Amino acid sequence: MKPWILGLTGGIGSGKSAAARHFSDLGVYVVDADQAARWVVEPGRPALAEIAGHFGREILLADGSLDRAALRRRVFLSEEERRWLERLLHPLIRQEILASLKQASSPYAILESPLLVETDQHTMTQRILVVDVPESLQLERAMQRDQADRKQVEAIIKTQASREERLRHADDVLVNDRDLSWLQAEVERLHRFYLTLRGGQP
Ligand SMILES: CC(C)(COP(=O)(O)OP(=O)(O)OC[C@H]1O[C@@H](n2cnc3c(N)ncnc32)[C@H](O)[C@@H]1O)[C@@H](O)C(=O)NCCC(=O)NCCS
Ligand SMILES: Nc1ncnc2c1ncn2[C@@H]1O[C@H](COP(=O)(O)OP(=O)(O)OP(=O)(O)O)[C@@H](O)[C@H]1O
Repeated sequence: MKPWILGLTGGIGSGKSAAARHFSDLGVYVVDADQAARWVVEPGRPALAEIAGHFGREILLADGSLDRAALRRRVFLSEEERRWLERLLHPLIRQEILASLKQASSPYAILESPLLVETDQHTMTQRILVVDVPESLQLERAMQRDQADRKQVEAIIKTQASREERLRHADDVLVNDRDLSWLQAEVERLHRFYLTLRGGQP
């Protein structure tokens, strides 16, 4: 039987990847939208040439690959540039996700994405799990993980759906304001529940 798709979302630094890793350890097939966003700009892919044409060759590293930190600075400073990049990449990311989800053979599969409710990606899913944390923890964890400054993480949070908006789309919520062993226990609880579902419904 074709697996049903669980959308796993949350803001930057909420703990999506940590949760997804544990679902994956339990045997669930996971497609990561951030990873798909990397594939579509690999050297040789047409999108990379378009990005270099638009932002100039200084957006590439010496080996010809994308300078992600430089592009990150550019697009989170300018809404216009971010919209340009999203118009180019989101349709390509969607294609990568669809192709990758076709490989899934676990009882259900996961689409992990920071922009599930902000884009049409949620239409590829049957159920949505939101990883929810207060903004202060999001900031703290993202700054520590990326060695990024507060201003940049705040700018990224502003471009994403608000906590309330995301929660409005949630079928299930994982509150990730405790330690990693709590997160794992919650993932295991949800996994047991998800295995009882057919097509994402009880
Ligand atoms: C700007 C880029 C090059 C920065 O790369 P970098 O390696 O530093 O970050 P990475 O891709 O791992 O993203 C880290 C986090 O930033 C946030 N983020 C990324 N893109 C966006 C966006 N367009 N809008 C809001 N938040 C975003 C997400 O929370 C994401 O998990 C990259 O994020 C990118 O290409 N973004 C556009 C494509 C996109 O929208 N990706 C999101 C998944 S669909
Ligand atoms: N419960 C927790 N306790 C302590 N640290 C945590 C917890 N959950 C996640 N973290 C840490 O917080 C950081 C952010 O988590 P993670 O990378 O999973 O977030 P994310 O939602 O995938 O973010 P992004 O949207 O940027 O990809 C990581 O360094 C992770 O190890």
